[in-house]
Amino acid sequence: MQTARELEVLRKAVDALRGDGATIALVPTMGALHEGHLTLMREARRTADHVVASIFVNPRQFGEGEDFDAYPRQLARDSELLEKEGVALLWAPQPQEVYPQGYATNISVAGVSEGLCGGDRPGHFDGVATVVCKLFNQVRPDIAFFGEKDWQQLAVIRRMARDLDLTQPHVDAIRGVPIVREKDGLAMSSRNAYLSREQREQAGALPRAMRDAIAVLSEGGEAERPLGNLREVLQVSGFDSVDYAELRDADSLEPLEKDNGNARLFVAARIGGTRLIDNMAVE
Ligand SMILES: Nc1ncnc2c1ncn2[C@@H]1O[C@H](COP(=O)(O)OP(=O)(O)OP(=O)(O)O)[C@@H](O)[C@H]1O
Ligand SMILES: CC(C)(CO)[C@@H](O)C(=O)[O-]
Ligand code: BAL
Repeated sequence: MQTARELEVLRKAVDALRGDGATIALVPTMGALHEGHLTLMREARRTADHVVASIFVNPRQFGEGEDFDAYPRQLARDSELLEKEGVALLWAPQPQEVYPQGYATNISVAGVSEGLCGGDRPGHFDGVATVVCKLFNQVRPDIAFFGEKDWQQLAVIRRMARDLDLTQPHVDAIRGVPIVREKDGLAMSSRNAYLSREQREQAGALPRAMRDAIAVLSEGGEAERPLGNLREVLQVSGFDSVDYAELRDADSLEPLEKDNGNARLFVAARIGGTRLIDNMAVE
């Protein structure tokens, strides 16, 4: 596996992979790789001739007081994992390769960026959209893979890709991959590493409480009571606060008062200083 840290090196390496028309899949990450990320790499390998993975802890998507400095960085270990997965090229840009001196452009996707994580983390999805647009322009992939753990992020990227013609029309180029979970149901996340042993045990209450709420929601009643119960369960299970617990349409992300046949439950909750997110279909 080749590693590129400068844009010039990346461009040459991508051209060499592309050759006479091989297809390229991009898997953007912020590193500290776990089985969730590796599942994205495997899906990408199954779909395209070559996989380019990126690792970049993007400062523009972290708000003031968030964990940009603390975010785990382990490039050597991540490189080994990617190599084992058959990734052809790792794009691990120096910050100035993404945001050179005088950088001044921001991409903002209206609608789907609003509410949920966009409400709690102002500017977060502008930072995500901006860096993902840059990564697309740098790598020029045919197809890209993102996890459904960050469902709203996936919706933002799909909207942006359509609006800015980042991918070929009529191609399902932005692929979502189902959430990979730990044995107790907790969604894998690089931020799970912040949890103490006790907090990690308590965190298992999040997917359990969501499943319980979904069992009630799928009967078609109003969401208010099951969502209220979910908040209470999380609080007695050791969570410090619930940022949101909402029922939304899975595609438009419009808020719902009850299941509409395409509903998804979205939760963000804090345990200690760690913010965990999850989402599940109401089926
Ligand atoms: N458990 C998971 N299942 C499926 N995809 C995942 C999972 N965790 C992360 N991903 C996906 O991997 C990609 C890179 O995510 P990222 O590097 O931010 O990791 P993360 O574990 O989500 O970290 P964070 O703690 O920042 O949320 C994103 O598309 C994300 O949705
Ligand atoms: C898509 C992404 C790599 C952009 O920095 C990030 O938001 C992530 O890891 O989900
Ligand atoms: N996986 C989403 C990236 C973030 O929380 O900043």
